[in-house]
Amino acid sequence: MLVAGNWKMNTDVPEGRALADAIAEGLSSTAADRGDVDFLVCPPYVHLPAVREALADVPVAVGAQDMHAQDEGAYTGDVSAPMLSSIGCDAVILGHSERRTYYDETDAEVNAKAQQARAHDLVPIVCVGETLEQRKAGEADTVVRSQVDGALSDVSIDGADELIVAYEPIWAIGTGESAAAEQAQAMHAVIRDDLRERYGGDVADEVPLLYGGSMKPHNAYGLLSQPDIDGGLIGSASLEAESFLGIAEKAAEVLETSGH
Ligand SMILES: O=C[C@H](O)COP(=O)(O)O
Repeated sequence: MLVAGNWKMNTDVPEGRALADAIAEGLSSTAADRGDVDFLVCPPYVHLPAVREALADVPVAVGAQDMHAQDEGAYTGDVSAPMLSSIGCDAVILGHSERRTYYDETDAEVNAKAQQARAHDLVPIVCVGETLEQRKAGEADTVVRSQVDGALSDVSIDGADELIVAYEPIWAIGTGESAAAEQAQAMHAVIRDDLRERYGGDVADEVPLLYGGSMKPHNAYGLLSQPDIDGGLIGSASLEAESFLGIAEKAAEVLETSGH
């Protein structure tokens, strides 16, 4: 079970450091630290060294929110995989719908970045998800499958800990309206099937599939207790230590009660 926070473009560096300190403190003093729940936070680039330092003594991995597909070069404003690796980054979010929407990122670009992430020992967190129009038109499964296929073509992994996929229905992101647990589970099952075809059951069954889209402490238990939902990629609720750790508490409860 993985509880991951995507801070997006929020907090300045001192605020980000304070949030990381609060997460570290909360983890060492509450029952959220129950061993079987893994944690990851993805702050803005400029926060990464400070956040890494703040979380050095607690088991929280650190990821970036995007990266360039090339090692280096004349790409003003971009950040590369070697740069992220050099500061101890563990993972990188790729193909978030906000990047697909605002920067026209394509599946081919997400694919190039995913290959680059693997080449530099970063775990790609590949985001997929349909629009409301696509869902209403009955195209959600096809759209998501094609995003998964496009992003992961020629991306080889040796084990399930080298890839994360996040299903984030666009209509649920930042709207306060999460997908119903069964609706999210149905799509996670589609993604799992796709991964089985690609990587075989032994690996695919263990690849963490995260749900993202208005996950909060009050709806986390229902979502996380679904068999193919292995955690959350949490946006706004990850900006407060209390709600982020509140979701982790629910994840721990699911593990205790259902043996997910
Ligand atoms: O990456 C995270 C998602 O976009 C979810 O954001 P949200 O929890 O604010 O809806």
